[in-house]
Amino acid sequence: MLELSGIGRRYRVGSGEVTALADIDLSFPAGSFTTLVGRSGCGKTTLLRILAGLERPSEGEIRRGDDGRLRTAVVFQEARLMPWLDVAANVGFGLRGRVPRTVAAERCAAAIELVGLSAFAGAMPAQLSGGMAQRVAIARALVQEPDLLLLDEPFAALDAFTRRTMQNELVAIWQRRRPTIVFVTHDVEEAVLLGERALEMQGGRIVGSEEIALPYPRDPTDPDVNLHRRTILSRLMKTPTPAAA
Ligand SMILES: Nc1ncnc2c1ncn2[C@@H]1O[C@H](COP(=O)(O)OP(=O)(O)OP(=O)(O)O)[C@@H](O)[C@H]1O
Repeated sequence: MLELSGIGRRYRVGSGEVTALADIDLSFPAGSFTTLVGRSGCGKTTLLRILAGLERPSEGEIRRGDDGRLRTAVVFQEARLMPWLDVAANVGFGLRGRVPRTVAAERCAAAIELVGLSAFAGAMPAQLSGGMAQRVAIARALVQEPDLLLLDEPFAALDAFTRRTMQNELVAIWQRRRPTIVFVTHDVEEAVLLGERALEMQGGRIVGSEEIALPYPRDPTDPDVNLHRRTILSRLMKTPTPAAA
């Protein structure tokens, strides 16, 4: 449903050039959950932005769905809520003028319920904790009923307890709605807990792919989780960083 072939992305920086991505060939089957893991600066966000259609590659081709259209929603590290609107209005903002008001209200209520915030639909962003704000951001993405849900380190700023809860909630939402998910993280454990497949990135390239066929919800203390974590980590630590062009 989503295919990349020969994707590269270069940026002009001063008089030189930075290669953010090179030789990316990937396919993401409909309904799959893929994590993208690698250290800071390896190109994860650039790849996600290309998948989202927010950025054009310097070379290569991207196929987004059979008709070239794929309903896509993105969740960033910060919730980016509008402080002057309450939770329900933030969630429904993108539907304004696109669907009838009653349909929008129903979809908003369902998305807010899915992230467990029904009691806070009338709350203002300043009244929410970081985890709650991030739940609103996820509801705002889900209300679009996306075929493709892209998440860029959405839980990185949360404490460990909230992060675990949110990870489990995301998996439960995925199992109910089955969007195709691509989830960026620099945390190898998180990549293993969430993904059916973890793609390892380094220096703008995919340097490994780990299939993780463990049942959900996954337990970080499960020895099989640890085994996958160690396999990915050892590959990422061993692979020399390809030189940027
Ligand atoms: N707009 C830009 N202009 C110039 N260089 C850029 C731009 N965007 C990204 N880069 C460069 O491309 C490389 C990959 O950046 P990217 O943000 O994709 O990495 P990342 O893996 O998401 O990092 P992090 O985990 O820190 O967010 C980096 O060397 C970065 O400096």
